[in-house]
Amino acid sequence: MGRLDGKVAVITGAGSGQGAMEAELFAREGAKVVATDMNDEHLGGLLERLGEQYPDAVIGLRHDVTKEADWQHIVEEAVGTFGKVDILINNAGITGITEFTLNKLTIEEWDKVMNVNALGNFLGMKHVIPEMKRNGQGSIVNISSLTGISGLGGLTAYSASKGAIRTMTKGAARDFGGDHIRVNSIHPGYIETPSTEYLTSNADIRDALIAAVPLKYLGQSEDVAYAALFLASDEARFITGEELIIDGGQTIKE
Ligand SMILES: NC(=O)C1=CN([C@@H]2O[C@H](COP(=O)(O)OP(=O)(O)OC[C@H]3O[C@@H](n4cnc5c(N)ncnc54)[C@H](O)[C@@H]3O)[C@@H](O)[C@H]2O)C=CC1
Ligand SMILES: CC(=O)C(C)=O
Repeated sequence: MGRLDGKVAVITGAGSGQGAMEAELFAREGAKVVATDMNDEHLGGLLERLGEQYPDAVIGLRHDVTKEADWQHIVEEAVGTFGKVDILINNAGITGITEFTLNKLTIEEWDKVMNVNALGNFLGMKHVIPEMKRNGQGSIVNISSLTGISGLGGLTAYSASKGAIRTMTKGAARDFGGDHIRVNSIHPGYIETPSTEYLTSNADIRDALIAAVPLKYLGQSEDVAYAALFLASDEARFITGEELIIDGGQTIKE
């Protein structure tokens, strides 16, 4: 028996990294998966990998999370194909230009990052929640970041967008608890995916990142995916508005 048997999950940014791992894990655990991404190549690769193994369980849809019309389409397709939406993993995100300190950050760059990360998460919740209400329950997992708690120099817009995700998660958890909709955030540290390749491909930086982690390895996509699986599943039925840090102990608190 799968941990997500009978559930329908929408996963954004599912063509790469953590989102792709979540799509695979959720399908393995019995969910029907609506995998979305704005990058056709990423999405095509995922569908090729999962199509054979889970032919009736996974569909892929092109989706820009910053576009409200796209969200309407995604929810319609999910309900049209699988009948409902139980789970939303708001995973799609971009880091943006990484070497800008705050005083050099342009409004254009700020808007780009805020739109994908913060607006994208907001629109996802806005469009999925009515369907979850109709369905009588739901679980939303918003992928924030360690930077959404502590901030990171050079990543002002990214940190701000991830902080917005952290707090909008808690607001939504308060608003929709009475509708049996749970909303939680995940805060990964450095995870080895295409988005961190600019850091992990440099041996010195890689060593320094690992040295800062008590568990002494760089996080992998499955480390986040298993946490998303737990929060998405009924195993976490009494958990809402929570922020789960997944960083190998990098920010252990006293
Ligand atoms: N890798 C890491 O160290 C960390 C990642 N995160 C967050 O985890 C999430 C996943 O990150 P990774 O797997 O590393 O990234 P990734 O770069 O491997 O994958 C992100 C996917 O999102 C898609 N995407 C980008 N903009 C989009 C848009 N507007 N609409 C739809 N899809 C879009 C991309 O095409 C890509 O397939 C992101 O939200 C990221 O900010 C948070 C903390 C650490
Ligand atoms: C790279 C990133 O998003 C971190 C460390 O939170």
